[in-house]
This record gives sequence, structure tokens and C-alpha cells, in this order.
Amino acid sequence: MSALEQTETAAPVVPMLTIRGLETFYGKIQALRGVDLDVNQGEIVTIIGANGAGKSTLMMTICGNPRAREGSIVYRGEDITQLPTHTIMTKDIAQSPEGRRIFGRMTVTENLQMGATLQDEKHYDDDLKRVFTLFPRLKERAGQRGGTLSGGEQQMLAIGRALMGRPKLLLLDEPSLGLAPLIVKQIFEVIRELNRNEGLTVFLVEQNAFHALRLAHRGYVMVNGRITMTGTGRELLARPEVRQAYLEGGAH
Ligand SMILES: Nc1ncnc2c1ncn2[C@@H]1O[C@H](COP(=O)(O)OP(=O)(O)OP(=O)(O)O)[C@@H](O)[C@H]1O
Repeated sequence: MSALEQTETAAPVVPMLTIRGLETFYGKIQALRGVDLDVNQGEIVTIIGANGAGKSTLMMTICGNPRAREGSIVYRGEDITQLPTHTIMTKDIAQSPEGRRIFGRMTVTENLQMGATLQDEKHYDDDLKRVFTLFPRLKERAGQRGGTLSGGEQQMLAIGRALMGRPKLLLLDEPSLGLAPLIVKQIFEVIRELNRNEGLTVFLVEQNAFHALRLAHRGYVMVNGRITMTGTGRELLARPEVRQAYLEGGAH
């Protein structure tokens, strides 16, 4: 195929998130060191790395807390680097944070309602139905308090709550953390479906490199606040350095 044919047939790349030279500090501790990263519309992009590499900090910096000291974050053409978190969250970005942070005393349905507060009420019934279809376990436990759910159900609830905000970009921080392999598989399958069927763009922070790189179109490896490698999920999975550091002996 000629280069021209390739250009004609390839789907256009539409940048969704463009991060350049990002530096984030906690007091004197520098957590991000000149991070460059791109997420295009319709992609699943993952960032993998060891404990303390800076993955969560990157995700939180995208959401404005902590704020970047240097560099820029452009979301769908708009520079959001210095915007407050509550403003960023009105821009069709939803986050499912590490540790889930669901409301333990509220029921499953009430938790989901909290995710819909910025949405038009007319979508509510349909959106609730959609989350219950994606995660039938949540439907079965609709009236149960969040704090009494299993870890896997809490993770489904955190993702479901994020989806109630009708995001165009879904940020997921370690959805596999502490979960049994079968539940991880189920949750990742839902993320794949959302991406394939609805074109949802996903940015996924993960320590579980095996699952994350199999799911993602592209991945980044972070070491000590720096991006050290990038490639397609498949390319990274095949690299000996990645296998040695993040796969061999690891639980997957
Ligand atoms: N609130 C904070 N105050 C001071 N230092 C922090 C704070 N949060 C994170 N750090 C430091 O910033 C660095 C990056 O941490 P971060 O949580 O982003 O890493 P991570 O890659 O997400 O790790 P994990 O996979 O363990 O969640 C670490 O050295 C950590 O100790």
C-alpha cells in the first residue's frame, strides 16, 4: 500500500489529551519530571510502572490537584493546566480514583446518582439502566450500602458512577488493585466493550501490566516520574525490559 493510500484509509487522529513537559511537586519532592503523553480520541492508553513511579500523580495532575508547576495539559484543544478541579470535571472528563472512594453509607443507586449530578435529569433513567446492564451485579445490589460491597463490586460501582457523568474521557486509576483475576478480567472486558461499542476514550493507570497492555492500544512506562518507553500495547508486552521488570513473577 502506498503512503497516499494509507493516509486516505487511516482513521483521522483526533488528539484528546496532549501533555507536554509536565512537572509536579509535593513540596520539595518532585513526582513528575517532564512528562509528555498523548491520548487520542477513541483510544485506550495505559501508563504502567512500579509503586511510587508517579502514575497516580499524573492522573491527579490532569484533574488539577495537585497542580502542575511546569508544562501543559491540553484537553480537546483547551489548555486546562491551571483550571480548578471542579471546572475540569465539567468538561466530560470522569475519574475513577485509586481506592475507589465510593460513599460507604449510601446505597449503590445513591452512589450512582452522585455521578450524575452535573447531567440533565432526562438522561438519568437511561444512564442508570446502562450501568446496570454493564454491571448486572450492581443491579442485584441496588439497595445495598456501598460500604458492604465486595472489593470487585466497589470497583464496578466506582466505574459506574464515573460513567453516569457521560464522560468522553474516562480516567481509571488501578481498577485491578486487590481484586481476584476473574473480576479483573470482567472489569477489563467492560472497559473494552465501552471503547469498542461507544468509542469511549480511556486513560488507564495500572500496576497490572499484563492486563493493561493487552487491553490498551498504546502504553507508556513510567520510572521515577519520567516516561522511559512507549509503544503499542503489543510492542511493550513483547519487550524483554518490560517483561523482566513488570511481568515476570508478577501476579497476572
Ligand atoms: N501527598 C503526597 N505528599 C508527598 N509525596 C507524595 C504524595 N503523594 C505521592 N507522593 C510521592 O510522589 C511519588 C509518586 O507517587 P504516586 O502515588 O504518584 O505513584 P504511583 O506510581 O501512582 O504509585 P502506586 O502504584 O503505588 O500508587 C512517590 O514518591 C510518592 O511518595
